[in-house]
Amino acid sequence: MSDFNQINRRGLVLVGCGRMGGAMLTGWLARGLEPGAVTVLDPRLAPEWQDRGLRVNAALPERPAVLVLAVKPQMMGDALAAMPDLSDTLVISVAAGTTIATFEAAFPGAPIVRVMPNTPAAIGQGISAMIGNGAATPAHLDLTEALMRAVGRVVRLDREDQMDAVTGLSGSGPAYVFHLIEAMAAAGEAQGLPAALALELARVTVAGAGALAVDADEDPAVLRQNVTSPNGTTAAGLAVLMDADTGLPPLMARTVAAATERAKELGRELGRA
Ligand SMILES: NC(=O)c1ccc[n+]([C@@H]2O[C@H](COP(=O)([O-])OP(=O)(O)OC[C@H]3O[C@@H](n4cnc5c(N)ncnc54)[C@H](O)[C@@H]3O)[C@@H](O)[C@H]2O)c1
Ligand code: PRO
Repeated sequence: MSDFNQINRRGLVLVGCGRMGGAMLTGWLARGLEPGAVTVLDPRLAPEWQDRGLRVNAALPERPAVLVLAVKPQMMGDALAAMPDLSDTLVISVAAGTTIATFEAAFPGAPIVRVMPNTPAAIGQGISAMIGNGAATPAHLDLTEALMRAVGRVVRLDREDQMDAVTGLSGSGPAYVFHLIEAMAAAGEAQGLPAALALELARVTVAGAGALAVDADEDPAVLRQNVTSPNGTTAAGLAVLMDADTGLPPLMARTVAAATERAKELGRELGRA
């Protein structure tokens, strides 16, 4: 893939190859990034990444095209302290809460792009939101987008402060959906279904409805109405779920608000560290 030509020439450094770093690396290698062009720095690298032709915990190339930071926000200080001067390298961070200003202090003058992906990236079905700093050119943004497209869709933000709400919605959102599956399965069990059957019904219903919501031309509200017969079973269920005071809307509003607030707090805590 031509997008990766300059990376294959100059190299990519991945700092942190856990769940998210590993998901991205899987996508990049599948899209034509050469293993020998990748330097992975991770003191606890999973065995699956050994013997894959990657440069593991090796010296950094002199002028890598891209540095991707995928350590936990709390480990970012240590990771940044170990980095050499990389002013000519595109720096991409996927860490929650860690602001562009933090990376600008570590890499003065460097192009920096902050990205928030999510875990369906592990199967190429993530969604990433991205925003660059003043030094990030359209070419840097396009290269970041090409890298993140390897693990799903990409949207661009207008302002960095939108990143906190993105983290609260799509970054954390897969966990909300997993819990929806758990809650639906438990509710089916409470109505007399065997546990395994209830879980299978809940899991595939959520997956199928999600796929339909992405593929269909109609809004989710229309898809919902299509399932709902007047005075039928779905209407009876939705009357509970959509209650303005006790239903899902106020609960989801509080859920996303709490996660967004935590993202803001993380930014403040890490900014002070
Ligand atoms: N998992 C998610 O849902 C998700 C979603 C969006 C963004 N993120 C962000 O991705 C980042 C990584 O999260 P994760 O879930 O992959 O965590 P993880 O714990 O699975 O992976 C982090 C990796 O970093 C390594 N590491 C720790 N200190 C290091 C250091 N100093 N140098 C190099 N490597 C080091 C660890 O050994 C580990 O393999 C976080 O900043 C998180 O905010 C995660
Ligand atoms: N997981 C990370 C967290 O829980 C960031 C988004 C999803 O902090």
